[in-house]
Amino acid sequence: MTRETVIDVHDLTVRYGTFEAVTGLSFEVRRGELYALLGTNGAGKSSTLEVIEGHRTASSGEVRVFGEPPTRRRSVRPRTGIMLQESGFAEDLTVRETLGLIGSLSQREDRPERVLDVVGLAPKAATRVSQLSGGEKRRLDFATAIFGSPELLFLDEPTTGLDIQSRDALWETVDRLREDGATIVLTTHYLEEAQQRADRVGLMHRGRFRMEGTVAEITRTLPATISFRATAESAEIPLEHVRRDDGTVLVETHALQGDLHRLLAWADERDLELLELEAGPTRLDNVFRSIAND
Ligand SMILES: Nc1ncnc2c1ncn2[C@@H]1O[C@H](COP(=O)(O)OP(=O)(O)OP(=O)(O)O)[C@@H](O)[C@H]1O
Repeated sequence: MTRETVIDVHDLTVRYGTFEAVTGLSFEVRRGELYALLGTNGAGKSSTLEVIEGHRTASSGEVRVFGEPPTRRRSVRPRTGIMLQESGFAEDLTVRETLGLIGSLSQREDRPERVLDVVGLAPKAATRVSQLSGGEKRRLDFATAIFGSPELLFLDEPTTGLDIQSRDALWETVDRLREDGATIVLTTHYLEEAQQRADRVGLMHRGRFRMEGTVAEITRTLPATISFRATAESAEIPLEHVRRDDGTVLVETHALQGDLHRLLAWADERDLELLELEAGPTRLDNVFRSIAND
């Protein structure tokens, strides 16, 4: 059974004057998915998201969110949480006041204390926004987005400026929302995060998708890699497509399991230990580099 479509983008074009920032983009996001919209700088991600979020009208094409035009804010807004790259909070409001204000605008029910606790800002509830650090402001951004546990959450570069603990905490909260069925749209330049977490990925470059699919489908377009620290013997390994790079042996292969098996058998016969051995599909950032260079 196909899950319900939450976001449906069909043949979307966004123009600024004569410049086409997004050209004929089509994709769907289904209930419960984490969809990562990735791309090079200026690829058109923000322009696309602004249309889906109802902040910009499409030059042409059709966009539906929960089956409605996103500009129909009264029905779409209460079901949608948005964490923008730059929020522009009023500097003289306190953290609690900001959350209360944004919470009431979102028309979702929640307790500010609960949300501040979730994002670790409870001790700063009475602090003015102007006195927060960059990372704390990002956490307040996140708090406003998850206020009332929305069904659909947009996360635009959510972990930029966050320390590792805050990142882990943010993803834990997102995972909990997903367990309750929330749908997530993520944009990030941290491709590792997308690789780990996205169900599907759209890779944009110059206004179009260059690839779209699951992480496995996308990373399969490039060979997998085996790498280990070079030794005198490694010149003789029985594999093709071997490169040496800065003391590391790098093997590119479309038959990862078989080649890995052969390599390990070869090392066993010689009683060699392959130090720093790593094997796996290529990383999303390599696919990204390959599309960004054309
Ligand atoms: N208001 C605007 N007027 C004119 N051109 C714009 C406007 N907003 C964006 N653009 C242009 O449209 C293109 C796409 O911009 P957009 O912000 O959607 O890209 P992006 O993928 O979000 O980029 P980044 O990763 O750098 O944030 C860019 O070339 C940008 O210069």
